[in-house]
Formats: sequence, C-alpha cells, structure tokens
Amino acid sequence: MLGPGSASKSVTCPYPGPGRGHPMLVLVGGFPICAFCCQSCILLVTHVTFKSIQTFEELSETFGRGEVIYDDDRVVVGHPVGHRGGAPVDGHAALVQGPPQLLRHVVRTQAVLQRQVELVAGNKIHKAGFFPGYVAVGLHVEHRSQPLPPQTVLLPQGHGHRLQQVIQRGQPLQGQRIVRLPAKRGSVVEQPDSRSMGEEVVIHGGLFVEQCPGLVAETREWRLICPKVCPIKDDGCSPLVHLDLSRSNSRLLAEQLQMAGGCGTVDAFRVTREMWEQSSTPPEENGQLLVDAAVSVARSSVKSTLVGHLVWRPCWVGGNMISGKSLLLKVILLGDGGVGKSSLMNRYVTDRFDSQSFHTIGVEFLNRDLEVDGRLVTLQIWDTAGQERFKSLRTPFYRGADCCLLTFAVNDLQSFQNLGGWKKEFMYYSDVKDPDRFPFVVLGNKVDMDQREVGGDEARAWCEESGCCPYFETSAKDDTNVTAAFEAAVREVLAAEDQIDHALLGSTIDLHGNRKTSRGSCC
Ligand SMILES: Nc1nc2c(ncn2[C@@H]2O[C@H](COP(=O)(O)OP(=O)(O)OP(=O)(O)O)[C@@H](O)[C@H]2O)c(=O)[nH]1
Repeated sequence: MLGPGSASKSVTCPYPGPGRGHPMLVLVGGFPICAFCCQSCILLVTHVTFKSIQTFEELSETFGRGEVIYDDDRVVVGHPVGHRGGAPVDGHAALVQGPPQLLRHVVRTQAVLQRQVELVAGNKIHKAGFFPGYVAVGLHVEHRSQPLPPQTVLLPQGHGHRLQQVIQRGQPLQGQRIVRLPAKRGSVVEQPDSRSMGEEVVIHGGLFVEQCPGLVAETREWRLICPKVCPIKDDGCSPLVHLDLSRSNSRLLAEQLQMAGGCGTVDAFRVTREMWEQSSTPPEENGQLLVDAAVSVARSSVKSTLVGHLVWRPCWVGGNMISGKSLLLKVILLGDGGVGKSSLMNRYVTDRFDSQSFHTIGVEFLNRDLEVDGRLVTLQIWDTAGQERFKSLRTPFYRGADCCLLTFAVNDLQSFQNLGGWKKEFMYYSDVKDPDRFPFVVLGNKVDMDQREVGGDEARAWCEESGCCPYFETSAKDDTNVTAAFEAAVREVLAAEDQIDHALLGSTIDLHGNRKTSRGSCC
C-alpha cells in the first residue's frame, strides 16, 4: 500500500485522445480512467462503510487486497477488492466530479465525502459510468459487509423518503427494510442478494432495482438511471426502466411509481436527445410524462465503456418494436482477446478497421439498422472484453442477448479451442430460457492472414457438433463476410422467434429435432 507522498503507480493512458500517455486514475473498481479523457470526472467505487473511512490507508485496508495510489497532483484511488462472491465489483459507486485535490479530501473523511456525495446528488455529475457492478450515486449507505446485488441502483438520500410515500405496498425504505416495489421490471429486490453474506444492509433512502446490467448516466440537470439497456422484448412489458430522478421531477417519478405499483409497468421517462442537449429544463417542466425511450451508449472515441456518452433512441417500450417499426436485437460477440471482435463490430457498423486497436474493457455496443428479409431490425452489437481479467465486467451483459457470435481467429488455434469455454460461459451467465435452441453463430476471423492454424473444415465440424450453428470465415480487415455474418445472426434470431411464434400458435414444433434452416455455411 502506498501512503501519502509516495510515488503513484505508473499507469498511463493508452487510449487515443487528449489523455494519451497521461497518468491514469486507477479506480477502486479496477478501472483505469484518464483524467484527461474523462475530464476530471472520477468514478469512485467502494464497498465499505463510508462512515468508517478516515484515510486512504483505511480505505485501502478495507479493501483488503487493494492498494491506494495517490501522489501530489493525482487522485486517489484504490484497487479492490477483487471479487467477492462472484460479484463483478463488490461495491457502491459514487461518481464524483471535482479536482483531484477535492477528491482526495473527499475520500479522507466521511464528512467530506458526504458533502461531495450531496454535490453529486445535486446533479453535478457529468459523466456516466457504464458499470456492471453496484452503482450508487449520491448515496448514503451504511454497508455492513453486505455486498449489494450487482446492478443495484441506489437513489440518493432524500429520494427514498419521497418514494416511500408513494410505494403503497412497500415498506419504508428508511431503515433496515428493503422495499419491494411490485413492478415487473425495475422491481425492488426483497432480499439483498442471493450472494448474501448474512449481514444486513442499512439503506438510508434507496431503491433497489432489479438485477440487470446497469447504466447510471448523468446529467447536467437530472439523473437518469436505467437499470437495463435493452433488449426490448415482446413480452408485454418493457425491460427498460428509466427513472428520471431529478429533484424537480421526483413528483412525476413518484406518480409513475405509484401507477407501477398497481400494474407493474413503469416504463420509461422519455428524454429526447434534444432535450438532453439543449434543455436545462428537466422533462417534467416541459409538461410531459415521458415514456418510450431507450438508451444506448455511443461508442466514444475512447475505447472504454466507462466514459461513453449517451445517445437517445426514441423507441417503443412496452411493445416489441423500436424506432417506429424496427425490431431491436441484441447480439453479443464473445471470444478470446485479440481475435477481432471489436474490429468486426467496427467494420460492420462504421466500415472502419483499426490495425492497432486496444483491448476492450468491459463491454461496449454499437447499433446498426438493417433490413433482413423484409424486416427492419436494429442490431445492437455488444462487443465484450475477451481477456480473462475482464470476465466479471462482461458477464453481466450476457442476459438478454438474442444471439451469440462466438469468435476465434483462424491463425490462433487456442482461440478456436476456447470456443467451447466461451459457449459455456455464455450459457451460464445469460440465463437463456431454451439453451438448446439459442442461436449461435461462429466466426473464424482474420482469414486474410497467411499463417492459418485452424482449417475451415475443422471449424465447420465443431459447429456441427455444437448444435449446427452457422460458420463464417471473416476478415474485419478486408471486410470479408462481415455483413453476411451479422445478417446471419439476425436470421438466426428471427427464425428462432418464428419457431416460438409457431409453437405459440399451436403449430407443431420438433422439440427434440434439429434447429431451423436458414443457416450459414455450416449446415
Ligand atoms: N489481419 C487482421 N487483423 C485483424 C482482424 N481483425 C482484427 N485484427 C487485429 O487484431 C487485433 C485485435 O483486434 P480487436 O478487434 O481489438 O480484438 P478483440 O477480440 O476485440 O480483443 P479484446 O478487446 O481484447 O477482446 C487488432 O490489432 C486488430 O487490428 C482481421 O480480420 N485481420
């Protein structure tokens, strides 16, 4: 552990952009963020009782395996923590904006932290953390060794009290009870966590939101917390719950929640991009009770999901369609680090290839609209970090995927041999309802390379053995088969959904037989 005045660990920013080469802030979640890239906005993650933190050293000790890094002009930070109980990051996160010096003080004493947190609660945050762990903004949480569920969103102190007034069937948020909000989605979890460590959590004004990949996004004027970014499913309710929590519109939020208490359909507060960009007025003051919004995180110029900015996509929620008439499908790219997942996604969406791309941290996604067999689709492509050390950052995002693109590089035998492991990991974390019918597509990338270690026949044989998934040999570099592969993914999903539709309509479906046709080159 480093103490005050000791040299900071030298981590420099590898990302393209203004911060490149500058020291990184190593976050307590293990995420490095460059002060230049993210404009002095710092994501501070702790899983400790803030009250108990007096010094960096204590912070560090609390983190156990962590280290605390700081020097005179750079900020803190600790490294946790590792993972307890399999949680991505056992902690709460507070987004803290301010100069490093302030942050240092913030961490030094709980009182200051509290103040800063209040500042945060006062909508001072301007960056988003795309963060698969616990996210709490402006929180006041007493954390008694109890890791909260991942993707928990805690509302700042004060909001809980207001919410409790309107959550009729719930219990007070204040104190030791955790409220159950009887909404289908975005519901409050009654038990703190399946990974409960048996100790209680005391929340002072908070709201648990259902476990799902979380996005806490900020804000010039208001805070918006959406616990899940897509996909939108035709299951009669929206998986999106966007809660606009600005002070001034908490009344509307309250009303919305109240309604939700009855019918379980809090959907979303709509925040249009224009509103976001142009207006400093919270939506409520525009007289709108807003629904129908989805959010996507635009790929920022920085290859980090942590500092992505937000783009708003109007869509339907509570139905199955978005963007007017387009179906949103989430596909996820999995495979070893360096096989070319990001490159494939970028080639497909932006038609660019970067010969020196950086490893992905966590996940990122890009959308592309396309038409397949007469159907309009918005393909949401999730690119994941293939490196083992990022496992806990990517796995929370498997849920809700409609198709999985298992990727290897044809010049890397090991990446091919690992495909089975990737499939297993996906099945384990994605929680798909019908594993036997879940659509996979296999991509053998980098076919432009001379030194092949995996033959096409070998790969096709694997695909056949693994449920006869389509196989495509691609090159993100040369743009070989990239479009075909993504379109195949869409066809796989549509075919799978058609099958379900038929089943629902009473048509016969061969539950034990082979999967549908319309496949790629494998079968
Ligand atoms: N020759 C060739 N190189 C490629 C191709 N696709 C990607 N690359 C290169 O392979 C390297 C890794 O590519 P990425 O797209 O970052 O790989 P990734 O799978 O996203 O890696 P992680 O983010 O670590 O999981 C980069 O240097 C790319 O330029 C390809 O089709 N052909």
